[in-house]
Amino acid sequence: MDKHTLRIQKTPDLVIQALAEFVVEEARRAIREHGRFSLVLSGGSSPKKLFALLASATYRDRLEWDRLFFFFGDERYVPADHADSNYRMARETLFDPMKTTPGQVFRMNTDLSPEEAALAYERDLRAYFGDRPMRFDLVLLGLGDDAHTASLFPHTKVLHEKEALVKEVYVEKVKMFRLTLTARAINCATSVAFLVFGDSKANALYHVMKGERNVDEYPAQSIHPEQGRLFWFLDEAAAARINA
Ligand SMILES: O=C1O[C@H](COP(=O)(O)O)[C@@H](O)[C@H](O)[C@H]1O
Repeated sequence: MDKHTLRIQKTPDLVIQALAEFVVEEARRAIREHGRFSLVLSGGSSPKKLFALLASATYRDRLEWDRLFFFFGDERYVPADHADSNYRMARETLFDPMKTTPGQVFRMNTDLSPEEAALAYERDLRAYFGDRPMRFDLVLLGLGDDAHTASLFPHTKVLHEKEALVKEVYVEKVKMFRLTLTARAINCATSVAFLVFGDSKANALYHVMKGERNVDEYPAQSIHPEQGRLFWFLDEAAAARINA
């Protein structure tokens, strides 16, 4: 695996705290350098506590919220108020408590067809970056126990997408369409941080980091920021096999 930084903590709560600190540092650096912070949120269950922590009394005053812009690494193709929606999770834990304005949040629009939604999100990204380089300040990612990240699932066509920044993909395993940033879009970021905890992730993590290179089998291997930095925030249970 390419150069990366490992941040391993004893428990999931300590990992989440370490990542919250990292988000604050990255936000301050980006705002100092170019006045705003573009943050790509991951979905699933792992980041829920992170978002709640960022919106808590401990962290809310440490971030300049009106300079933050939120994007999504992937979305389940369900309505925005559906229990499985990544947007809904972020809205409930982060956007509503922090009273972010609609202009700060870029959601993948699942009211459109999957193909149209992917194209529309790509247009949104290009409009947001305008003449500046297409480069998120920080992309947060999770890791599935099958080594998927964002909605880059094993043996799907999107793993070989070289042009688009956003794609729709039908994922047989979960029997639904997903919308996802492509590896190309993620790899342009200044920083990418995986949040992975729990022993159910230990095997996947081992294969992604130490296994033979096989992006079709272990999609998270496709993440290697070209000019940016890659961080892994892990608990000891997830890191058990890579440390053995
Ligand atoms: O389906 C998804 O899964 C991954 C991992 O989620 P977790 O619940 O195991 O943490 C997540 O990164 C992705 O955004 C999500 O849509």
